[in-house]
Amino acid sequence: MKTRPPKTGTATEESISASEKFLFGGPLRYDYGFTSHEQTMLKISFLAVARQIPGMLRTALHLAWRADRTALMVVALAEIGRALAAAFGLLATNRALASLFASGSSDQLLRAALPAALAVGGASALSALLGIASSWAGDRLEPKTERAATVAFLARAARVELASLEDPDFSRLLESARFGTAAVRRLISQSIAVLTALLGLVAAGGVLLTLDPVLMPMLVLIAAPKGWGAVRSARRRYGSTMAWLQHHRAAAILAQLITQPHSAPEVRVHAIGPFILGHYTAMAEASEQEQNRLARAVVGTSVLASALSGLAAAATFAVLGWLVHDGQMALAVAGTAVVGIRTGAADITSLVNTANRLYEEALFVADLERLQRESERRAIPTGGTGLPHRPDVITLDGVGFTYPGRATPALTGITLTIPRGQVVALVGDNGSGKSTLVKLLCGLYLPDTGRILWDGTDTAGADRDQLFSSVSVLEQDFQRWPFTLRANVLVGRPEHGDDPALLKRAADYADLHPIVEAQTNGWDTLAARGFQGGVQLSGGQWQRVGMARTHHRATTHGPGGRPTHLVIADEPTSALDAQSEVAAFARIRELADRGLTVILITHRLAATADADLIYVLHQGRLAEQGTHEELMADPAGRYRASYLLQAAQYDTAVPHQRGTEPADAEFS
Ligand SMILES: Nc1ncnc2c1ncn2[C@@H]1O[C@H](COP(=O)(O)OP(=O)(O)OP(=O)(O)O)[C@@H](O)[C@H]1O
Repeated sequence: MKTRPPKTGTATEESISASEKFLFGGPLRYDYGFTSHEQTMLKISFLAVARQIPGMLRTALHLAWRADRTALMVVALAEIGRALAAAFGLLATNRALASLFASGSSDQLLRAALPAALAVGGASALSALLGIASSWAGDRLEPKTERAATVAFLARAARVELASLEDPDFSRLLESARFGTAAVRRLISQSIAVLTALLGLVAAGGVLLTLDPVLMPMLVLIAAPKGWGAVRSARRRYGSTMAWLQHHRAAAILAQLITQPHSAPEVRVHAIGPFILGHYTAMAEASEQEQNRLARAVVGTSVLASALSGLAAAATFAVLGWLVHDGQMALAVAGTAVVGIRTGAADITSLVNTANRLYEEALFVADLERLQRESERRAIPTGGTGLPHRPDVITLDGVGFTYPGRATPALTGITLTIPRGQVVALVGDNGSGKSTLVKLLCGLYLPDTGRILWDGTDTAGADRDQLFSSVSVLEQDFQRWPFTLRANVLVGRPEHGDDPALLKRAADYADLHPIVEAQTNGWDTLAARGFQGGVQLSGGQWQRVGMARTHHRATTHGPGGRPTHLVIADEPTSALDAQSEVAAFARIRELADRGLTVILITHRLAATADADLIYVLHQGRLAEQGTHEELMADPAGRYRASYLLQAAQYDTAVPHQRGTEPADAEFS
């Protein structure tokens, strides 16, 4: 298994290893939002980065200002104070050196230099104290800024229309912006570092300028090679990481495949372990070679940068020596210049490094800001027309809907009525549009054509929060929250909190007590495998938890005393045993008897026989409607054909009725 290491820095087709090619057909390419930034740092010059520093600092300032103004002010004042202390320290150094290099006895010279020396010590002590204050305030600011950004991000994401979440461009942006919240925190720390270096540089440069204008170019001359070396090495490291990122991911996948339970049987029985291990080793060796190459290159750059900087320093000191010798510069000024040039050069190197990192973080923060703008544009509107609490009838009038990016509509021209207090069954083949129809009823999507009316009020312009509050949904693949059993039921109406009476009522309804009592921790059992003390419930047990949750919502009032009007049960019994299923359908009927309107989606037509009204969908259109008896009376009907087919599977007494079923009757 020979592997060829990539040449360097760039991810090209030739740079992949033989193992990657064989196992994955090339480098693994993830298509997440954040991958769009992976090459950006390599394509942009440092000057372009530098030009964006003011904008990046402005963003950081804005975020920090909103999170904690006091902490921000402390950081800003402390950093300005540190720069002033540094400048003052340099000037005091100059004064001390001037006193030392004057004529007189050592005693006199030392005494004369003492105040300035004390000032140097005072400046450096003040700088240290301000440094502590700045880092304390920075530590306070960073988590606050991250929290503020995360909360704003999550609040906006939770209000976005469902259709937007299914838009691939928006979900890529969402994925990328998720990294932006942590990047916000780093943006703050990098901004403080940039600010520190910038102010330090201004202080050192300012003092050098006042001492002698010729010192400024000298500072630049010494710092430039170091800065160049820092940028070059950072970019090399970055390029190498990016070029090898897919390789690392591939190796991580291999390591995971060897250890995860799912692949364990084949790994053992088919002896795939040594095969994967061989490829893993080959890929790890290739990666090591790259790391060695990178280390050599970085050392090479550092040596060159240090040599050039050393030469520049030697030249600078020679010039300083000549100026002193020629009487054009006082010895004390030359001494201060050496100190100032050294601190200034360190500030330039640090500025270059931190500016690079700041830019990287800013890319993700920019995504976060873009997401915020997009989320606002795509948000579910607040407010709107009021909806009646319990409408006598919900009417769908020519409703059509096409999912974003789909060529064919999921629903076309649906016109039907849903009277209050009835069980209305929706039946039809897989993909005929039943779940889409209930999503429109809940207000998760808005119809592209036609209207949905609650006693004449169009839900398109209605207050969507009122609509949501009036609906209780038990979806086919309802959410199995990784919470306790108690929370899994009460989350049906979170605003009612932890009410034991309501919990008991919901559990009674769904016959959940035997399941809860069988758990060691009862209601406090964590329904999530993989967590300590967490349990895995069976599909049927979960379905009862879901029914209890739905009942809790259906029988409690929402904000403003709004009652639940519509209960939607989408395949609510698919995982229940026969006995539980019969009981569950009886309980669903009970809800309608209490005045709630129930929409029941099921493929089990024995259950729909009991519904007050049945709508049959076919390829997104309403194909048949009526009561069970009416539909069974149509000899060519789809419903009748499917019902008889299902009945025949259970009851041999029902003969197969040749020629009465349509050829493509599928929803059995
Ligand atoms: N989120 C989605 N994005 C794009 N297309 C979708 C989406 N959900 C459903 N569809 C498509 O819309 C059509 C109707 O699907 P829907 O889920 O409403 O059918 P259904 O009658 O509920 O099916 P089933 O009985 O299998 O649950 C199908 O062609 C399906 O592929």
